[in-house]
Amino acid sequence: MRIDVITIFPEYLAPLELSLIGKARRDGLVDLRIHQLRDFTHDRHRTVDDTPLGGGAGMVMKPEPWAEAFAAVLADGRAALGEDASPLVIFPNPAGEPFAQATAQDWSTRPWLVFACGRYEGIDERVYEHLADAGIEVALASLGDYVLNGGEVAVLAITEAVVRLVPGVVGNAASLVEESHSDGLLEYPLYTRPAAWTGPDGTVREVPEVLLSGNHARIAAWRAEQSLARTAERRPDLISCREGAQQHGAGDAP
Ligand SMILES: OB(O)c1ccc2cc[nH]c2c1
Repeated sequence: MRIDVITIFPEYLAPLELSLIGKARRDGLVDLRIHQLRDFTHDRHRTVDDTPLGGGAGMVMKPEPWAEAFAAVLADGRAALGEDASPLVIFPNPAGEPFAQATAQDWSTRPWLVFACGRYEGIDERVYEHLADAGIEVALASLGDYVLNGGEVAVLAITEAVVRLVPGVVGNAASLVEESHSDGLLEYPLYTRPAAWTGPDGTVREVPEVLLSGNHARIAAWRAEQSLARTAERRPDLISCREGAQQHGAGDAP
């Protein structure tokens, strides 16, 4: 998988050199490249923004640097992946589609992702139009109903959620199967040794007996029950989504 990130704050993406994502890059599972948007300007101040036409607070990102940056990134990517290669261009944006595990699953199968990090009040609308008119697939993604100061933090989160699903990145692929949201539900409660823990306050807390039974069928049933109960309590919306999908045969032909 190739990932390009266009930003005015490359240093914000430094955490992508660490841990599993960093190892995936070193192992050649992910080719991740960061591009400084200001490198695609031509004035002394390397200007990427201007005042909003029609008035209003703040500044808007100019279309010219973005168009030049996309042209360079697309050319570089096609030189590496083939002239027919075409990326999914993702704009983190509070007005975007909610990013969810199903989205991460989908995007983890794509050969090429390009992230465009907005700043200020946002990016000139004509940049989105320019990409769409060029036949480039564009997605606007939101982490949730709150606003950050730019797209970089969202790119860190989305990249981690996506890249960890790329085969070979996580050592034990089985650990991806029973985690929250992998089956549309929240994960069951986890326990490890000691089976009886005496806390700092002197309270002894024991692990549920079923987990020490060695009866794998009972353990699986308990975990399924706990997962459903925890989801119903904390995220009832996920239950109704799941029931809707099951009623309509999720995955069947439309
Ligand atoms: O909350 B966000 O994901 C986000 C994304 C991009 C921009 C650009 C300016 N503010 C932003 C916020």
